Amino acid sequence: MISVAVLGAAGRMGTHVVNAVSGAEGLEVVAALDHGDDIAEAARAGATVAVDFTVPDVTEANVHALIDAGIHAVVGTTGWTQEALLRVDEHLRERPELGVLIAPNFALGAVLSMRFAAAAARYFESVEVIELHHPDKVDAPSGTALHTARAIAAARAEAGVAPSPDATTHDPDGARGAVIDGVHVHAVRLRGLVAHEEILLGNPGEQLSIRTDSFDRISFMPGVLLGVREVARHPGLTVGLDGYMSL
Ligand SMILES: NC(=O)C1=CN([C@@H]2O[C@H](COP(=O)(O)OP(=O)(O)OC[C@H]3O[C@@H](n4cnc5c(N)ncnc54)[C@H](OP(=O)(O)O)[C@@H]3O)[C@@H](O)[C@H]2O)C=CC1
Ligand SMILES: O=C(O)C1=N[C@H](C(=O)O)C[C@H](O)C1
Repeated sequence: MISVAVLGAAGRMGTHVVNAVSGAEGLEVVAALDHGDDIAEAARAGATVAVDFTVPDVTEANVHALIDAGIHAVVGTTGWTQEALLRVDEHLRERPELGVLIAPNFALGAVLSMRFAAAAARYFESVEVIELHHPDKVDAPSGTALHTARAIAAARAEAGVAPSPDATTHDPDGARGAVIDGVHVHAVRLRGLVAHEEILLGNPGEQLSIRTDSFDRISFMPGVLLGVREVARHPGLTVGLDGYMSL
C-alpha cells in the first residue's frame, strides 16, 4: 500500500486527486492538506508520496520540505523556472533515494501533443502555440504552453531551423503574444473552458494543427496515479510525465 499526502486537497485538482487516490487499488490518502495546514503533517501521517496541486508561489518550498522529510513528490503545480528546477535537482543529491516528478500536464493527450509538436517542429517554417483555459487560472502562459514552446524551440535549434517568419514591426498592445525561446504563445481565458492547447505549424500551402482538449479534470487522474505509483522507482528529478512512459 502506498500512503499518499495531497497538498492543495481542497482545490479544483486536489479534490479530484483525493477521490482518485482513495478509489485506486494499492493507494490510500493519509493526509489531505490545504492552505494553512502544516506540511509536517504529511510525514507524521506516514506518507511516502505527496502530490502537490497548490499554487505557483508555494510549490517549490513544498517540494524542498518534502525532500527534507524523505517523501517522494509528484507535482502538477505550475510556475517552475529553470532555476527552481536546478535547486530541486541539487537538493535531491543529498537524498539520492528520493524521486520528484514535476509534470506540467498529466493528461495523456497533452503529453502526446507535446511530443508530437517537438517531433514536427523542425519540418515547418512557422510555429505558434495557443493555450485556452478557464478564467480562474492564475498564471499565463500555462505551464503546458511553456513546456511545449521550450521543447519546440530546442528541436528547431538542434535542427538549425530559422526563426518563424514575422513581418510585424508595430505591436503596441502585445497582440503577437508572449515569446518563449523565440516561439509565440497566446493565452485565452474563457468561462466554460477547462484546459486546451493548439500548436499551429505552417509551411507554404499547408498547415498542421495539433490540438489537445481536457474537458474534465478527470482527464489528469490516470497520469497522476501513474506518477504516484512510479515516483519511488525513478530517483532524482523528472520533468514531464513522458519520462515515466515508453514513448
Ligand atoms: N499538471 C497538470 O496536469 C495540471 C496542473 N494544474 C496546476 O495545478 C495548480 C492548481 O490548480 P487548481 O487546482 O486549479 O487550483 P486551485 O486554486 O483550485 O487549488 C489550489 C489549492 O491549493 C491551496 N493552497 C494554497 N497555498 C497552499 C499551501 N501552502 N499548502 C497547501 N495548499 C495550499 C489553495 O488554497 P486557497 O485557495 O485557500 O489559497 C487551493 O485550495 C495550478 O498551478 C495549475 O496550473 C492544474 C490542472 C492540471
Ligand atoms: O490551471 C489549469 O487548469 C491547468 N494548468 C496546467 C498548465 O498551466 O499547463 C495544466 C493544464 O493546462 C490545466
